[in-house]
Amino acid sequence: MSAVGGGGVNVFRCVRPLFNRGALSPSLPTLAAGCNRGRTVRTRSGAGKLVRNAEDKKTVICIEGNIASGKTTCLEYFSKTSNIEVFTEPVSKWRNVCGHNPLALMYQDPERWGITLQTYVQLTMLDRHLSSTSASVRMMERSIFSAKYIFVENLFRSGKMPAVDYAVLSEWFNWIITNISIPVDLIVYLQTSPQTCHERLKQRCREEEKVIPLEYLESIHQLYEDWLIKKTTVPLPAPILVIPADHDLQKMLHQYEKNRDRILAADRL
Ligand SMILES: Nc1ncnc2c1ncn2[C@@H]1O[C@H](COP(=O)(O)OP(=O)(O)O)[C@@H](O)[C@H]1O
Ligand SMILES: O=c1ccn([C@H]2C[C@H](O)[C@@H](COP(=O)(O)O)O2)c(=O)[nH]1
Repeated sequence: MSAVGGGGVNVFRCVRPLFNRGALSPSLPTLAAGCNRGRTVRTRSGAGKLVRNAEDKKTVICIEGNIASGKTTCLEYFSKTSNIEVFTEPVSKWRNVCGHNPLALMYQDPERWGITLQTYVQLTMLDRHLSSTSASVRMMERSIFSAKYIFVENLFRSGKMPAVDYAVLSEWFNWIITNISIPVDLIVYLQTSPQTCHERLKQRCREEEKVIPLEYLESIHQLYEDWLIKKTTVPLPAPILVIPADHDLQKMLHQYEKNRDRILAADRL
């Protein structure tokens, strides 16, 4: 599918036949992707995951945070470092898939279009995780994990995603993380107040997001805090580095510089 390509040729090493399980099992573990670097994770059936030969050895850092918390700005800063390749969220694809704008549709009518957007987000984020890079460090904006644990969860919990849509997306997600190796070495959490994000969101002025109220950012914030700080929801796919991110731009750039070594040593954590 050309819309999600662009990351180079994906060469898999298949450590077991891909489709040998038969019907999708509802008993698949909710989160099998623990810190799985350097070894082949075994599924319940005793077979391994699909792994990418060289790519699985790269250091992977995911920058997480609320909408307009400053993730893209952070990535931009690190993009100037040699040996780091940054992968921004594929928002342009979410705004234009064959002339359709699922991001706008979701904000207009989440009950109808939430599943459409999140299915496409899941596909494009998986594509991001699997894309090739010649750099030794891959720095990504968000992850397939936050798409599910934050955005899908938020739609469902707020009553804006029907249970059947949530069930289908969850089965897709569980299949992916059970069968495909998605290594992450470090999650950098840009921790902001929802108010700060609301201000920055208004300043950024993305057309689709003009309808976002403060309460929406508060819900996303709560889910991030429960996942990454309180650790009360689902297991973490990697260690966490928290960077307070309410500060002005200059101070944030200073914070990134101060944390550079800790971030780039992610594979040794
Ligand atoms: N530390 C900061 N202080 C003030 N404005 C910021 C800061 N960091 C980013 N911005 C601005 O806030 C908006 C959102 O930032 P962005 O990096 O796009 O966030 P995200 O990628 O998390 O959605 C942009 O207009 C950006 O220029
Ligand atoms: O799984 C997802 C991921 C993101 N979104 C929305 C939230 C924002 O409106 C845009 C991009 O987010 P940024 O934080 O500005 O990068 O996409 C979503 O609905 N579902």
